[in-house]
Amino acid sequence: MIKTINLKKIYKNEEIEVHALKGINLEIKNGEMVSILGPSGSGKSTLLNCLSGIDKPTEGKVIINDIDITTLKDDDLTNFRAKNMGFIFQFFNLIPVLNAVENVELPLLILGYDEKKARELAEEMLIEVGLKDRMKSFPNMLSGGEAQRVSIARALVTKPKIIWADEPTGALDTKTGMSVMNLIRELNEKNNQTFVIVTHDPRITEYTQRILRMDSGFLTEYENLG
Ligand SMILES: Nc1ncnc2c1ncn2[C@@H]1O[C@H](COP(=O)(O)OP(=O)(O)OP(=O)(O)O)[C@@H](O)[C@H]1O
Repeated sequence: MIKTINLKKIYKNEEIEVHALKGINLEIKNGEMVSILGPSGSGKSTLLNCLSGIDKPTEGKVIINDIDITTLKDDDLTNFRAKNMGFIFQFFNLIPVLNAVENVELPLLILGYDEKKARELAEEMLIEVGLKDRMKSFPNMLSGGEAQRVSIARALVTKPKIIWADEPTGALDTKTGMSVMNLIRELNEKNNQTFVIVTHDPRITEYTQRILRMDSGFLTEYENLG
C-alpha cells in the first residue's frame, strides 16, 4: 500500500514560493494500476518525485508498506528504492554506450547479482517485452517503441513492487504509445506489481484502473478504494 498524509511541497527561491502540492491524501493498493492526470504545472511530476523518494516533501508523510520513506536516511532510502521500485521515463534514459541487454542487466549488477545470473534474467525480461532479436542493439539503433520496451524491461528486471512511469508514451506516436500501454497493462496483470503512471493524455487513463486527477497542487478527483 502506498499512502500519503497531508503531503505538501513548496519550492522556494529568492523571489517566489511555488506551492506545488497543497496537502495530498491518497491511497494506492498493492497491484493497482493508476494514472495521475492533470494539466501542465498541476503538480503531477512533483507528486511522483515525492512518492518515489526522488524528492523530499516540505510537509507530510509518504508511507509505503508501513514505512514512512520521508524519515529514511539517504543511504536507506537509496537501498529501499533499488529493492522496491522501478522507473520508466518519457525519454527512456538508456545508457547510450551499453546495448539493450547491458542496459537491462545494470540494475541487477548494482544489486550485487553475479554476471551470469544478471545476463540470464535480463535476456528473459527482454524476451518478455518482445525484444528477443534486439538484445545486442545499442539505443541509437532502436525505434522509440523498442527503446521504451528496453526501459520497461530495465524497470521490471529486479521484480520491484512498484513501478513509477512519468509520461511513458510522451515521446511516442499514438500507435506505438498504445502498444507500450498494452504491454504495461499485460505486465501489471501478470505480475501483480503496482504501476503509477503520470500523464496529461486522457487516452492513457483508459488503460488504468483508477484516475487521480490533479489541478493546481490539489487532488481534484479521487475515487475511493473499493
Ligand atoms: N525545481 C523547481 N523549482 C521551482 N518550481 C518548480 C520546480 N519544479 C516544479 N516547479 C513548479 O511546481 C509546479 C508543479 O510542477 P510539476 O512539474 O510538478 O507539474 P506537472 O503537472 O508535472 O507539469 P508537466 O505536465 O508540465 O510536467 C509548477 O508551477 C512548476 O513551475
